[in-house]
Amino acid sequence: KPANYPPGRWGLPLVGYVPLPGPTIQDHFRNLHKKHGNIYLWRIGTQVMVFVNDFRLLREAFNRQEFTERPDWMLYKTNENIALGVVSSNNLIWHNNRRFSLRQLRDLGMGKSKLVEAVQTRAMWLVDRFSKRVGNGTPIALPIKIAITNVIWQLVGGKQFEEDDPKMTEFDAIFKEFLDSETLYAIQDFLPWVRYLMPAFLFKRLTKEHVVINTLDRFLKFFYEEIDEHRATLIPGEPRDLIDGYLMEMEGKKDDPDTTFNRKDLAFLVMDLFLAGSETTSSTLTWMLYYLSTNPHIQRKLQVELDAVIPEGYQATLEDKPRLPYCEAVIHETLRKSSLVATGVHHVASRDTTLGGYTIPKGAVLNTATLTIHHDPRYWDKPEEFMPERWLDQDGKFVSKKEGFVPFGVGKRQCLGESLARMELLIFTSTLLHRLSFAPLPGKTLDLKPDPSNPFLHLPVPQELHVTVRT
Ligand code: HEM
Repeated sequence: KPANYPPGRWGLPLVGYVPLPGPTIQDHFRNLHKKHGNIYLWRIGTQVMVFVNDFRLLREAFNRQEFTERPDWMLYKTNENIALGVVSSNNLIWHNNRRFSLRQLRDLGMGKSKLVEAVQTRAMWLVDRFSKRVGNGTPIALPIKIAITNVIWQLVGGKQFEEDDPKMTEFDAIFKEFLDSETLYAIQDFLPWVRYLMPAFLFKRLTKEHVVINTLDRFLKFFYEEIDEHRATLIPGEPRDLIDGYLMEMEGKKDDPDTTFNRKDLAFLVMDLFLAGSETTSSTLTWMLYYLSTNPHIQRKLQVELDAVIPEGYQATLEDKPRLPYCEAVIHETLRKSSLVATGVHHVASRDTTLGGYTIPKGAVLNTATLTIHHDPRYWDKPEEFMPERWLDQDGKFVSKKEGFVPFGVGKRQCLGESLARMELLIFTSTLLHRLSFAPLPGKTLDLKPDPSNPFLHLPVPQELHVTVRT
């Protein structure tokens, strides 16, 4: 390992450091953090992965231009020459799409907008859906996912789908296939030399290229249909949703030779919003119901607050937020404890530079050690405990703690859907807990460990809860 690189695991040329079977990836992260502190590296295949475990160092890095880009990986480009959309793109495409999407979210999600209404409607739909199975075990994760996916449909396409609509079922199936096929696809980024050991067709089969391309095509077809339908019915100057907004932007810039706005990029942007905005928000809500089920006293305290603030038959809106400090505390504690995006989203060093006194070579990939930071006793008292009280001051007022809290990332690439996610979490949490109570099934213990199949996303294991209607 070259001198002055961060400490850590360098391993062998081409393969990097391959861990022995046994400990989980989380055990590895914990041990590396213990041994090396704020910053360490782990070479995986040919990629130098740097993990940042310190809040200030992370904030400093991700506010710097040279750590703003995503890696030039096939995983991000998915068979395009250049990454489109917003999650994976860089430079002008990223800049334009990020600015455009933030503006859309602001304009479409304010006050008594259709988006807020859609969230309220979907929250009531969930109450109804969960109430029907009272007394039996109620599966939690899937209905939440359907509700949240519909919120994104409202944002991008101005519509919502019923649960049994074949389009919704197909969409969900493509979504799952796409996510499942990505791990093997990443071989070409981490072990690129493997392609020289076998015929091209075998390599493509190994990396599941055909599956990725096929699911991507089906996904894009879905969005192209939507885009073309919008195009045919668009009334200039009266955007109904994000797709309309983009089409207007595209039309306005059509004579600009440098424009980045085009139909294909829009399809990728829409796909990004679904990929980034549905699993994240729905899994956070699922985690919350698990935590509240295993902590009935916290659930009760939340319900006492909701009963005092929200009149019967009403739903909370963003204006009620200052009067719901405990609800806010439960949401923040869920975001901390679950640490859903456990190692963040990759940022690449676009030039040789330094961080925390170490050399960071061009091409090294920085990872946010969200899980480690969220459980670091430097920032959190009794980090293993689910303790909403840590977010309240002596007068019971909500205190927004920034140091050591990174569920949405930090810096120039910070989650652009954060305001939407926060609005959804407030309305869904308050509506659900105002009307329903949740508990583990009688005689059963909830599994609060993340699904082991994906070490980088802390997803809740789908389980049933016992739901009762509050009277
Ligand atoms: C609880 C819910 C959510 C969590 C925990 C979450 C978390 C994150 C994180 C950790 C990142 C990476 C930041 C980085 O690169 O350092 C991110 C990026 C992003 N998120 Fe979210 N997110 C959530 C909800 C949403 C929603 C609702 C949307 C939109 C509908 C969304 C859209 C995005 C996009 C587009 C990016 C990429 C931003 C960029 O590259 O500039 N997210 N999110």
